[in-house]
Amino acid sequence: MARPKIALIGAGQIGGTLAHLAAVKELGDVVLFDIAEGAPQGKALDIAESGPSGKFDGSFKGTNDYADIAGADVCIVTAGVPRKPGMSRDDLLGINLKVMKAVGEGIKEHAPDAFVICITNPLDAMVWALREFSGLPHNKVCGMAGVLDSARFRHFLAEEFKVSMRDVTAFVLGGHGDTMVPLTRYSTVAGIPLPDLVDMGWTTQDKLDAIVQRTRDGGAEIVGLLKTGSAFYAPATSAIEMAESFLKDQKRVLPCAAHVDGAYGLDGFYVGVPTVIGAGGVERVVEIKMNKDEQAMFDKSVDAVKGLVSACKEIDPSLA
Ligand SMILES: NC(=O)c1ccc[n+]([C@@H]2O[C@H](COP(=O)([O-])OP(=O)(O)OC[C@H]3O[C@@H](n4cnc5c(N)ncnc54)[C@H](O)[C@@H]3O)[C@@H](O)[C@H]2O)c1
Ligand SMILES: O=C(O)C[C@H](O)C(=O)O
Repeated sequence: MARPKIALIGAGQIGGTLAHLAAVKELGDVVLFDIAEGAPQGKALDIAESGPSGKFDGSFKGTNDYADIAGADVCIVTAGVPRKPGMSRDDLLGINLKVMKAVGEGIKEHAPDAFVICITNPLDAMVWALREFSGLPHNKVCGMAGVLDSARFRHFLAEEFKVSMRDVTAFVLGGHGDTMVPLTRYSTVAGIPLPDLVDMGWTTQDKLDAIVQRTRDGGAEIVGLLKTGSAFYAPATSAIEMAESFLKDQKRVLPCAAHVDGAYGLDGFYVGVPTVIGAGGVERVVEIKMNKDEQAMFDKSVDAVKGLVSACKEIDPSLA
């Protein structure tokens, strides 16, 4: 049976890391596309040359021609610009919207059957725009953010509790911005919800609140340290988790920016929610019960994303 084809649109920091992870995990043949000449070709060749020592096989091609993504099973989109210290993700909207138009049209023409995972920021508005420009079915286009934000939350919690990260679960929902919603009641250590762990004396409410805020600021913390770009190891690992669930029909329950139509009182809108990802793409949106405070935080986050989508429509009237 032929190996799956994985097209990576954008061969920068995340694109290169995605290619390496896909190679090491032998998820399929990789095509790295970028408008920059030489970068995708150089990274693809470098990864191919690591195969003998890394003990993996596969085909790795770098390209500046969309025709090379033809027939891709998965497209992961990182094309665009990352933020610098002092900027918010939302400051990238105008420049990255133009990139989404070019990428959406490229995918529409050459890989219309692919499962598309958008990573470019500001994430929720960009995945919405990418879906509009590509015209692909909504269940085949989603965004990566919740897996990353939840992984950050899990890491901070594991450090606080001095337990394995594997035994910590977490759900961070809403938009991938300052208003994201880390849900403490739905986050656990070995099945024990965080509020119970506070009652058990494992931590204090103040410490938990600080961890929630550090999670919300997780992207900015890395930007402040790197100074020249944003996080790429954890974002790439998160998107690969989603791609693997699709390619292997694992039906993982993962938070991602999905098209929500009916659930959560939303009427056809992209925002971070728990989903089931399998061979059908986003196969299900999982609607969890929220209490009044959680709902208020989620609504605020949805409103922030709505503002960004309106800004996209103003910049590009073809989206209105
Ligand atoms: N969703 C998330 O959780 C998350 C996490 C980290 C980063 N990001 C976002 O991902 C994006 C990429 O981050 P990065 O660190 O890989 O940036 P990067 O600058 O290293 O790479 C971006 C690449 O996109 C390419 N590019 C620009 N315009 C293009 C076009 N029209 N077509 C194809 N390629 C094009 C550039 O040449 C560059 O190689 C940024 O917008 C960043 O904010 C999102
Ligand atoms: O923070 C950023 O700008 C990149 C990304 O959204 C992240 O959360 O790491």
